[in-house]
Amino acid sequence: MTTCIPELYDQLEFTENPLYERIIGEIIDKKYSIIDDFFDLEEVQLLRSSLLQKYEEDDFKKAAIGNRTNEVIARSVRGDFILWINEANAGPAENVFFNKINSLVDYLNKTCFMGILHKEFHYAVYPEGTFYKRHLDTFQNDGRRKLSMVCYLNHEDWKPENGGELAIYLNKDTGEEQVTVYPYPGRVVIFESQELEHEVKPVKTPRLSITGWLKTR
Ligand SMILES: O=C(O)CCC(=O)C(=O)O
Ligand SMILES: [Fe+2]
Repeated sequence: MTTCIPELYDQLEFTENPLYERIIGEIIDKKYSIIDDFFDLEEVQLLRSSLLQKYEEDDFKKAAIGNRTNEVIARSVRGDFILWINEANAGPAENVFFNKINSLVDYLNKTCFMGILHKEFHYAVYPEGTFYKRHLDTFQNDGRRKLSMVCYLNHEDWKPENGGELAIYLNKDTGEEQVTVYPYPGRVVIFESQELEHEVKPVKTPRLSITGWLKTR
């Protein structure tokens, strides 16, 4: 990730945002950041209702991996259903979502010169018994993906026993370390797409989220 140049703050109309600063610092230090309550409960409920409505309307598609692989292989790698979200014709819930994301993206661009020009997000539902095997998000031949973001929309009483935790693998010099991220509602995890392999462990209770990527040109 590009280094930040705080001296230039003065030259840009700029107010420092402690939360965003923490996120940037963590991504620079450890390549990932976990933010609890990035979305408040009301926002989570709004997004979850919108997701469920679209899911019931059957708009979701079985997620594919890489270039058209056959169904059976695809299902042995990932079992989620996804629906891409188009910002241009977003509904009220998705507007709330993109307002928050855009505020962070603007800040990243102003402070870190990350040059995020594109973003893509999809809703995801992992039904019971599904998972997403260990992977790197750039395996889809998209080197423009710089930061991966996952926003969890599960119910307030989500418990670790429900499964579906995200495991992020860190290659420390001393050997591999694993970070476990439970998909609590309102929590967002951001990590370097080209650097960190990760995996969604088998889900025991349907698991809801929005996943996306911040991309350079
Ligand atoms: O849902 C998650 O926690 C991660 C999803 C993921 O790795 C992906 O969609 O590429
Ligand atoms: Fe991923």
